[in-house]
Amino acid sequence: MSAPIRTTILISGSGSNLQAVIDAVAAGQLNLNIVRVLSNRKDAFGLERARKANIPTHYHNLVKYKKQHPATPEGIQSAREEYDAELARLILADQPELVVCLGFMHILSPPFLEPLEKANVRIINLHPALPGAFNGVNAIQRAHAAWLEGKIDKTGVMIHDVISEVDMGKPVLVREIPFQKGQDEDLDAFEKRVHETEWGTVVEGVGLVLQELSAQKQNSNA
Ligand SMILES: Nc1nc2c(c(=O)[nH]1)N[C@@H](CN(C=O)c1ccc(C(=O)N[C@@H](CCC(=O)O)C(=O)O)cc1)CN2
Ligand SMILES: NCC(=O)N[C@@H]1O[C@H](COP(=O)([O-])[O-])[C@@H](O)[C@H]1O
Repeated sequence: MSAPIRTTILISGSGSNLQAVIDAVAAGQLNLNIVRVLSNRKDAFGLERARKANIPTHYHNLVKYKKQHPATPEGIQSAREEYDAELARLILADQPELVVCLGFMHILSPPFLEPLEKANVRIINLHPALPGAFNGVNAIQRAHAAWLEGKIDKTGVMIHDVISEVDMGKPVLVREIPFQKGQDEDLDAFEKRVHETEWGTVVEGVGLVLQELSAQKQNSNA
């Protein structure tokens, strides 16, 4: 088996998808080494999950940067760009080959994306919607509302490459989730179904990317 792919995981919340990856690695299903879990929220339970798995963690706080700039659109933009540039430096210091966003609730700007592209680091994201359907936040809730209005009969989850345009990167893996005809599925029940789909999709999708990266490494060594 080739050397495990060095991987950094970005989170903001509970970390149930992070846990799915941690468990898959422990079960020998994913040939990766999580070098760090990084959160933009100090209270993210996913940080506790990482600590329990003896994975290095870091909390990167945007507020510190916002306080150094005026609360104007220009000041906020500058704060975000400085935050993103430092985030890139923090991540690159671990020399990852792959960055996986698992509920990372921060839009990444070119000061982050460009240094990682230059370092040939792949960035992927888990998003609880179909390509181009409900980009951004609250996608699960928005899909459920659209179903109640009779606008859609299915949604889904996907793993996709991260580009500057949010949730518009090339899909790596898409899993459709049909709404149950004639059923009155409330939001809580639907969210549970989506999350259960995510846990399997994230392991399968990351596995596909690991295969691509390993093949690229073999070709470059040939
Ligand atoms: N440039 C990109 N950045 C990110 C992507 C992406 O595809 N391109 N994916 C996201 C994850 N994501 C959806 O999957 C997402 C996360 C957060 C937001 C957003 O609007 N964030 C707000 C803050 C919202 C909050 O704090 O609750 C913001 O950053 O101002 C949209 C989409 C990871 N980043
Ligand atoms: N736009 C990004 C987005 O909405 N991501 C979503 O955040 C949740 C994280 O859950 P977790 O912290 O339990 O893994 C997941 O549902 C993921 O799809």
